[in-house]
Amino acid sequence: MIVPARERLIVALDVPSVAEAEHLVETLAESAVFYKIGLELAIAGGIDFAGELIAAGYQVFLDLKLHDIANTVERATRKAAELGVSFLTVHAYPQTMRAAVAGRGDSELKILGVSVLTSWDQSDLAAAGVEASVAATVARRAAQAKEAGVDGLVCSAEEVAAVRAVVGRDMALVTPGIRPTGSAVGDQKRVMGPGAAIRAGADFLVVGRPIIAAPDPKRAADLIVGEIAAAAAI
Ligand SMILES: O=C(O)c1cc(=O)[nH]c(=O)n1[C@@H]1O[C@H](COP(=O)(O)O)[C@@H](O)[C@H]1O
Repeated sequence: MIVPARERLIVALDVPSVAEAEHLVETLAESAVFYKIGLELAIAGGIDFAGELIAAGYQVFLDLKLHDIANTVERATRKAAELGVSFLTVHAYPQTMRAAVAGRGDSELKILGVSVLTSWDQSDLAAAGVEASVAATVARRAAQAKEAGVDGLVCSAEEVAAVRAVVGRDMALVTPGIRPTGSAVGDQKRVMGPGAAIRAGADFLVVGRPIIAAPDPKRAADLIVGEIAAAAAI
């Protein structure tokens, strides 16, 4: 299935209020059709806003990165499925992923396992007690994600090709840490440009600050979609 370039860009609504999120969605107009609601906006009324976006015809990725006892994850996932969002994130630990898959049931919701955060490098993993390399940890979690039956994985574009080899074509690979030429890296540590990420095999790109903080967010989004389209056509 060929997905149009615009539908492969997920804009992270990392803003402090629903009013600012509404303004951003209005500003981007037809340039973006898929939005991510993360922790900041969710706490500020973003769960209800997800319903408004869905009613207006947008796709919504609810990025709550769930990780809790299995019963809690399963029940929370069931509630997320009722909202009609397209994607929900959980941390890619086997018990957590299995619980989310049970909660999703046969609904349309797709569960994404977050492998190793793109703001982490080897030293962050080591500080958390993981001695394996970033690549080995992502590969291990990819295999566990496939085993648990989740629908996709969040990883950096650097690992996409290796993850694809582990999970095959059917799982969606979603890559944050996208930095078009010239945009600030900020706290991200494993980054790639939009075109390169698509060529590496990413299905969806998650982009926040390079769009939100741009002087002209709509133009920034259009340039990224243009890069996706050019890379996908190769
Ligand atoms: O799950 C995510 O979306 C996520 C996982 C990850 O490993 N790294 C990561 O940056 N994200 C999210 O992707 C977005 C990236 O934002 P920018 O760095 O501003 O483009 C943020 O909303 C993060 O919460």
